[in-house]
Amino acid sequence: MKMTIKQRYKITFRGYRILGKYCPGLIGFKIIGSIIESISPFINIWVSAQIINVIANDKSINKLFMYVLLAVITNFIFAIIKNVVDRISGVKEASMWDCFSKIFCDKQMSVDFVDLENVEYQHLKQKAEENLFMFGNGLAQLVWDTPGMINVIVSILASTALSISLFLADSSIKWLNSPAWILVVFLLIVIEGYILDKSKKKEQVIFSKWSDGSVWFNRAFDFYGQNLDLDLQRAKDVRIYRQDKIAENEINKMIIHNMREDGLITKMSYYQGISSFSAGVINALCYLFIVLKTYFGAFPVGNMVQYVGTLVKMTENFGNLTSALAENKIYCQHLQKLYEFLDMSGQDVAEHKTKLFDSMNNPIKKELHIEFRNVSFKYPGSDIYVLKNVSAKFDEGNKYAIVGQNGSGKTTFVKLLCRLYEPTEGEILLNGYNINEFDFKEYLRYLAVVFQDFQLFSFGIGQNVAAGIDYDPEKVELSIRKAGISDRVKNMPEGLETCLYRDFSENGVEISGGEAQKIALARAIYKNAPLMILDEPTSALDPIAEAEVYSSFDNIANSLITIYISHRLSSCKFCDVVTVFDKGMIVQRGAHNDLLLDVEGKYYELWNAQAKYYHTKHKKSLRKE
Ligand SMILES: Nc1ncnc2c1ncn2[C@@H]1O[C@H](COP(=O)(O)OP(=O)(O)OP(=O)(O)O)[C@@H](O)[C@H]1O
Repeated sequence: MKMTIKQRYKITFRGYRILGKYCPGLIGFKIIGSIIESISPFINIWVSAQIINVIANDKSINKLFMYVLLAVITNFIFAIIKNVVDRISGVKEASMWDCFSKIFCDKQMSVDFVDLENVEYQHLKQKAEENLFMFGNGLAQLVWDTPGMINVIVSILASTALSISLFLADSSIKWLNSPAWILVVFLLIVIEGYILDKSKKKEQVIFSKWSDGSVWFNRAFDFYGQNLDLDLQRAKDVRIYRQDKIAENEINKMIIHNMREDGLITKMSYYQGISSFSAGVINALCYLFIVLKTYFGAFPVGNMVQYVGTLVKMTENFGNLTSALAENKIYCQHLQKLYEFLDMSGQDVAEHKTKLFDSMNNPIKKELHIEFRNVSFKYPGSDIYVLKNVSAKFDEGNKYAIVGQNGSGKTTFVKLLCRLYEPTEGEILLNGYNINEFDFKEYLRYLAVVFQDFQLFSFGIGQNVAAGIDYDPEKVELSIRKAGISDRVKNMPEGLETCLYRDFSENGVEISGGEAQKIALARAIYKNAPLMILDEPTSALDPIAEAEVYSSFDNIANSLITIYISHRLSSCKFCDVVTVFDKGMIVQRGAHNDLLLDVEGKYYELWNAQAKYYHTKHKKSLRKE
């Protein structure tokens, strides 16, 4: 893709702004270090030339001493500054990757949930992460290449200043004094730059081909080479079902793929060789010109040292300029890919959503009501309605159960209520206001949710329950007691500070599925939100723990409205209203006992199916006795 200089300028400076935000000071110190590093060789070249001239011509010991002192002092000062600056930028660079991770974390949290499942989003994210973290492309290149660019600019300016007198000084040979030599030398430098640029372009094409091919490779490697083998969550299934065979097959395919890719890397080295050769030839020609001018008396021999040094630097840096510009082109393309990812979807959920109501003008002053009004929903990229014309009201002070067969739309209903997706048709109202009109963060304060596939994190128990860095220990203890897990937590080595799982702490504890579910329940209790949604909150609990949860449910949930999803219909009896879903529609609604009266109804069918099972089991066990 062709990019204008203006676009490259904009892309590069956006990169600097991002670095300024996430890695403050890093670029500044890199630039200072680079300026010092670029200037000092020129000072040495100039001082050396002066010293040689003093020795060869006027032989003044004072002058000699002065130049030597100047060289020593400037080198000493520059070395100290460079050392300090390098140390600081080294420390900053070491934490650069963590800062980059933060960019992705911020994006992941700001993007709409619906986009997380979007294939294009996932692809862009994968590509952007790989480019940055595996190849160091884009932002990392910007960090690494900025000193080079500064070095090129400073060196070209300095070498122009030091070499201008080479063309002005006259030798005894006329044709050597022609101003045309400025043009010749300049042309040689341009030719070298051209060859370098062309080779870089070829390299770039090969690199893009290699990098495109490696997206799939890296993704597959990540899964088969790392996750499948090492992920403890999967380890049981991998062993029992011998999924390592599939992994082995895929890894073999990847090895073949990788060998093919090796050829491309060799091709890249070939182009690097061409550019090094051309630089060698051009340097030799410049040497010849300077030696001839010195030999025919244009200037003292000390100046020859200066011109040789500066012209070599000039050609080198013109070469570097084209390669720095070529590099800039490459990392601008990578940066653009990063920006495509960063600019995808809303920059900030809270910003993106309409926000008529925030904490200042919150309209929920009185009783809480929630209403689904003619809500229909299709998942993005799907043509199938998983919810069809769903209408239901939920009033303060009541407990609601939602039941239905697998795939009938219960969890989808919860996801819509949590604003993870927006209804395709219809609306969801909170006290008469569309929930989308609330500031997202403000809206989240109303909800405490335990998802069917809840996740806990490898932090301390206290932080897990409070879902925050700081927590109120008493409130956490009360929550875990209500959730029936306090005895287990008391026995943990560091109490509430005990880390869950062993990812980050050797003293971390592994907990059972049921214990994890209780901690997830405690997290919802701790939040103390007006609306509590529990999606299969007791599916992993033993019968006694489950009975405890139900018997003390009023005590557990302080919420104004509780919505509770379960497949165990006997556990719905304590709810005031049961809503029955079937194939994405609400087919029945009412109190448990009333619903059972309708023998043709779905609820009766579901209830009977479970009751019959228990009944038969019970009879069989009695018979055995
Ligand atoms: N992210 C998704 N993308 C596309 N379709 C989805 C997605 N999540 C769920 N579905 C589909 O939506 C339908 C309803 O799923 P949902 O999880 O809401 O059902 P459920 O009643 O909660 O089921 P269960 O009792 O098994 O938990 C299912 O057919 C499912 O395949």
